[in-house]
Amino acid sequence: MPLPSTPSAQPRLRVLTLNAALGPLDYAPRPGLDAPPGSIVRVPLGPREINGVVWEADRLPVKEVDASKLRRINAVYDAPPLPERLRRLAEWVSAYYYAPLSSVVRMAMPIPSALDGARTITEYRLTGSEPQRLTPQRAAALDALSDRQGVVREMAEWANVSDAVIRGLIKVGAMEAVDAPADTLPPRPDPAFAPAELSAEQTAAATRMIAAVEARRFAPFLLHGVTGSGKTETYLEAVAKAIEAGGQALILLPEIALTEPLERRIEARFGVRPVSWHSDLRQSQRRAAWRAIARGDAKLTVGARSALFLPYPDLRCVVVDEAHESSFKQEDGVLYHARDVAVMRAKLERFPIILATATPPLETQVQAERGTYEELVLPSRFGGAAMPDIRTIDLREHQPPSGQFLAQPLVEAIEDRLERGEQSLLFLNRRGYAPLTLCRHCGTRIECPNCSAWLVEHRLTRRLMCHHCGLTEPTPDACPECGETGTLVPCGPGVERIAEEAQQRFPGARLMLATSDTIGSPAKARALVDAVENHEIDILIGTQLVTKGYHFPELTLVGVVDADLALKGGDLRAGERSFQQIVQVAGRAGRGAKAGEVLIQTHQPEAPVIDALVRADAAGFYAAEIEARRDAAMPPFGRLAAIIVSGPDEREVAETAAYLGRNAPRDIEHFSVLGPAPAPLSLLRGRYRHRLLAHAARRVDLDSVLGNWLGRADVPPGVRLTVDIDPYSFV
Ligand SMILES: Nc1ncnc2c1ncn2[C@@H]1O[C@H](COP(=O)(O)OP(=O)(O)OP(=O)(O)O)[C@@H](O)[C@H]1O
Ligand SMILES: [Zn+2]
Repeated sequence: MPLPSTPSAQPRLRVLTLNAALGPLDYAPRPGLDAPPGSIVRVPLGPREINGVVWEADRLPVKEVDASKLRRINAVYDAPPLPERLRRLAEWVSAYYYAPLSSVVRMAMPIPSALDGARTITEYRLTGSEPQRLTPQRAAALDALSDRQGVVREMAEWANVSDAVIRGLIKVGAMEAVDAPADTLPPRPDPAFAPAELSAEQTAAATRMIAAVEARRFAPFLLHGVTGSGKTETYLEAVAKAIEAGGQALILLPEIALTEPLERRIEARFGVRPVSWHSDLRQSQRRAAWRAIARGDAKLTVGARSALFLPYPDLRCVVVDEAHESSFKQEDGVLYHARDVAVMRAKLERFPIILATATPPLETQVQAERGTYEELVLPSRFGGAAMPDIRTIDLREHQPPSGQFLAQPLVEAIEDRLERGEQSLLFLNRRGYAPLTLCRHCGTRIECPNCSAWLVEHRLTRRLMCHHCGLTEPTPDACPECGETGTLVPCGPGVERIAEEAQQRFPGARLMLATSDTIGSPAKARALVDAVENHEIDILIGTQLVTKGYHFPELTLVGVVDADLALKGGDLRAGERSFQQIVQVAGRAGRGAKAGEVLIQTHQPEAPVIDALVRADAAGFYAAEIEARRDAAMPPFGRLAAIIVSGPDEREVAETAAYLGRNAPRDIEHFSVLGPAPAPLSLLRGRYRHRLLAHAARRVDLDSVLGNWLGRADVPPGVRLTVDIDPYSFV
């Protein structure tokens, strides 16, 4: 609610500083320096200088300082102003997710060095003269770098030698410096390079999306195609149209490991790779990517959720691929959901948004059924491949021997594949070797000192690791409690343990482990894809990382090692999540000419989720889940907001939580608060945690209710309040 601002004679600029504690401040313009709203500026603050963004004064109320006291802005950066519609999006995100506007705006400009404007970078290339002393390393470098140019670090990486080798080559004159512009233009994708010949089903879906791109209207689509139906080829036609029209397109992926397979397909379709945006980029690459995006030169960007907030001036189409993935929900900093923000960005900037998935998020399915989103269905696999056959293995009947986890029918099915020269995939969503290490002598379970969680044994690195705070320590020989040696035993399986068992049971088989520990970068994902495609691998063992996106035609068997794991979560989405996860991993089987088979190990074959999977009854499963959510007024039929109170002092945290509970609004219709209670993860990174959960009908103005309640709360300095709107995590 903008306050009436008193008209003042002196012109002033309202600047949103990028520091949540400071908020907006007023400055005087600098004569001759044009700084319209959106401009990224440097302003003085005391003896320091900070960055900020010029904002519309009437949208950011402050207590006005007398004009005579205003200091001047120092400079305007040589970067395009943040577009108006992006500023409106940032305001929406800030209000909806109850987050400081400056924190949201920071996500649009995450690399300060990119603001510095066009600069040149000193790069190096070969001169052609051979050094007198030619060590094997130098020879290798000369060989590898014949047609390359780059900074020292990059050259060293390409040649696989140390920086010192490159510097040596420069010193002896085998390499020379060249000034390269820092703003290299990304190669332009060619929409006519190699269009796919779409099936009739694909054509029908693509036609709808293309029309919306052409009309430049807001149009939310649910592209709902079974695994292997060719959703990618289909949405790429809408992307092609956006590029052809001169605009920009963005494809969001849930994780970095998926960028590689997609970028390859983009290269096949458009002749060049897209601009990528993810955490594995070097600073200089991010800088170049940001500038290319902000100038509108990056026509096609593929990125992780953080790519959504970048200042594209001319978006014409956004795709959220694997739209059901919960990793689109950001769990630290600004707690937003990239899928929902993408829809809002599409609405504000008027372009079509495509949510592509084989297993729609329930919220999206409901929107489709209401007709708010247009559902485009691809009901069968591309090229006539059949859907895999799904069966359960009842672990109560087929119990694996103690210390082992693969039941006999699964073992036989794998042997069968090995004989036929086909590939198998074993899926277990648990990194490491064992989730718990127990002392046989004194019964101690090794826990994280900072979190209420067990340490997970990682045998590859011989360390114990906390999956919550990242703490790692060498696996001890002796029990840390009683000091006995040789008494620590691993309990339960992680993927590393499954790999060990598979190696023992199938001695000749070639195995590969795929988890975020082993496939953390696009380069490693590339190696994985190559190894599987070239059939250098017989059995792939992985976490959720391998459940989606990949297309391996020779893979005909999928074994789900423990289907009960996901069901245990017990939260709102446990059923939905296990259904999605198993459909996705099952979808890796039999995508080529050979039929696929899926074996699910479970203790509860009668559980509704498992039953629906076996009967391939997605419609029935969704209908039942939607009904249950409607009955309980749970999202999307009602809204939730989690309030997490945390701090290093347990008593202070508990008292603050109790105080918030006592002061919770009681007289608002269709609004109620559960808790407080200690969080399931009651200690995280050394901070104690209590939770409250607010539940509201959709029509309640949650933003202002929370503002009145929490905004006025008296919170001790050591205690932090985190508000998680539409939460996905309940720990
Ligand atoms: N029109 C087409 N022409 C040629 N090949 C196609 C076409 N459509 C799809 N394909 C191929 O069919 C295979 C399956 O398609 P794709 O991987 O896009 O399916 P998907 O729907 O994204 O599956 P998933 O949800 O399981 O990732 C891929 O190898 C893809 O290249
Ligand atoms: Zn920890």
